[in-house]
Amino acid sequence: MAKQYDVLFRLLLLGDSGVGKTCMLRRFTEGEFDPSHISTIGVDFKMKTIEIDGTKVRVQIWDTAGQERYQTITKQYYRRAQGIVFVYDITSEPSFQHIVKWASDVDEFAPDDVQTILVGNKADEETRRQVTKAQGYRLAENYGMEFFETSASTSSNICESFVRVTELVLQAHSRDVDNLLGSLDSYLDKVVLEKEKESQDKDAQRTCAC
Ligand SMILES: Nc1nc2c(ncn2[C@@H]2O[C@H](COP(=O)(O)OP(=O)(O)OP(=O)(O)O)[C@@H](O)[C@H]2O)c(=O)[nH]1
Repeated sequence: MAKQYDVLFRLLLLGDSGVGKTCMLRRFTEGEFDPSHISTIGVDFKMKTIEIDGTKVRVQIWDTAGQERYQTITKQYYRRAQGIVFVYDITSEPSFQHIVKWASDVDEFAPDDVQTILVGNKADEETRRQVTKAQGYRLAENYGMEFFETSASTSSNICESFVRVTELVLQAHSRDVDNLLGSLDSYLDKVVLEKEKESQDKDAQRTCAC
């Protein structure tokens, strides 16, 4: 079957347990929000195809467990990522403070050219806010990252942030997109291929360009 995309990238969601990584991913890939919190075990992933300047980009987005006990497993996925979304919860000061730790892990384990953005999720919870927008911008600026406040609940800025990190990855790899595609394809393991097949039909109907 002919490929339905031009290039494939791997993105990773990182942040403390409960900040809303799974909900953000579900909102982006399925357009749904489930208020229950079932902690991710290890890692999971979903896929979506988006079109950027005429290029069909398939993004494989890995959702990692925020819980400390899974970190040996999740760190193994850092080196495979081209883009990383750091997520904190605007109603949780500790989750914001911990971004420094997540960023330091990425420094240690991810490729040097990995593209990153910072996201403050649960922006709909204004009355429970503990982290100001200005603090978010400042931290992002310190790391040279772009910053978004999102809400998986209302969908605000969800698509925009995933598309932006994908654009950054595409820009960073614009010269070697063909090589990258080849090496990534050969890297896909059995589980990924099976899941890829499963979602082909659904995906065809939800190409997103925000
Ligand atoms: N109000 C509000 N609640 C949210 C939002 N996103 C997620 N939540 C809630 O936050 C809780 C945790 O969300 P998850 O997506 O499971 O969190 P996670 O970061 O994937 O957690 P781990 O898998 O343990 O790392 C759930 O009860 C969600 O309903 C949001 O944008 N707004």
